[in-house]
Amino acid sequence: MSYEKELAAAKKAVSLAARLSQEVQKTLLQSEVWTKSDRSPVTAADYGSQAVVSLVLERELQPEKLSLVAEEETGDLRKKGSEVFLEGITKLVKDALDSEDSYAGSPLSTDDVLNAIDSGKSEGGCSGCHWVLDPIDGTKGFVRGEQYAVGLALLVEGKVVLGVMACPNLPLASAVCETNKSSKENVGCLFFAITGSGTYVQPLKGNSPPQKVQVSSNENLEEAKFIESYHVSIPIHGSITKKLGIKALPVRMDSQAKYAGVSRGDAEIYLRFTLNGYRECIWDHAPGSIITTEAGGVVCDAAGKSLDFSKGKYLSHKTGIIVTTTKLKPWVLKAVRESMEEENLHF
Ligand SMILES: Nc1ncnc2c1ncn2[C@@H]1O[C@H](COP(=O)(O)O)[C@@H](OP(=O)(O)O)[C@H]1O
Ligand SMILES: [Mg+2]
Ligand SMILES: [Mg+2]
Ligand SMILES: [Mg+2]
Repeated sequence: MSYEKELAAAKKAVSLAARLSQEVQKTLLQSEVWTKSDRSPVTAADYGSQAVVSLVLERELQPEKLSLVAEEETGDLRKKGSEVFLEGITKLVKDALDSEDSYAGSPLSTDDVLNAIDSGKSEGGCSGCHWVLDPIDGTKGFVRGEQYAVGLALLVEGKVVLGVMACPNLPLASAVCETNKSSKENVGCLFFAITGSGTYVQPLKGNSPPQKVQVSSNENLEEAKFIESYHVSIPIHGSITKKLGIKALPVRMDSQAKYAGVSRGDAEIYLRFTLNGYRECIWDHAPGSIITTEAGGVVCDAAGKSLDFSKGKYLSHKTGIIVTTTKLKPWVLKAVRESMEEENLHF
């Protein structure tokens, strides 16, 4: 199957959602950052992006019935006192859709927006087709004005077959050599991958054609670069990178832009061990993982096994996630095994 129709719909949805998120980030105030019941942040961009992607996929792929597994829910938006916030989100969604000629002028109510967000309640699983969406991945980075991503993937029979990811603040050149404060002119990437067809990137703005990307061919670990999450320091990462002989300091970055960075050779290794039993959600990995693997990379757990996206909303692996190149995988797995033994951690 070619998935060309699905790819076109996904690119349109993610690009419009990215446009909405950029509008919000320009003027975001701390008072507009809400806190969810798990104490994580959420903004109008998270809700608005989910509504845009849901509406665009539905319109582009009809009459197919959409199954969408997405991060955000409408519980807090339906509470008394949320009316003004919801009106604001509805305006953002309407403006984003109006910017696309084929959608311009369609009416949109607050209920339409709530229903669009609620259509992301699917549980996924091992049979049929399911879209997987993180409307704003790296909300903490988004709030700081730094890296974030809009990530969308398609699961078919439990396997990721397509991924599209917008990284509006990611430099078009390397993410690791330039700082987060790099020129606003040279940022904004749209990555996409279809199973068996490679990974491509194009600028989010303008009409430049997509270019194929490939992971790094570097085998010299002393010169390798390593990326990790921004928000929490994980001690075992230091032990693993020391064993590998990596000299450079880690690059800390929010969101699945880290997967994109490995896919185009900005860095060779992204490690994601978590603290005490945190369960990873599929939307935090499905788009990024196909973008890296189709560029020649490897995504696996600490035992070297591929990630399993077929078990519902959560990944079922027990320990860390390793993202690297095929050439470096044996060395990284060896260092991971030794560090885990030293710290008395088990697969
Ligand atoms: N303490 C924490 N702070 C931020 N994100 C956390 C977190 N614990 C888990 N996460 C998850 O990790 C994702 C961010 O990953 P990263 O660290 O690579 O930026 C978040 O996605 P969202 O920002 O979409 O909620 C969230 O699902
Ligand atoms: Mg996320
Ligand atoms: Mg998110
Ligand atoms: Mg979140």
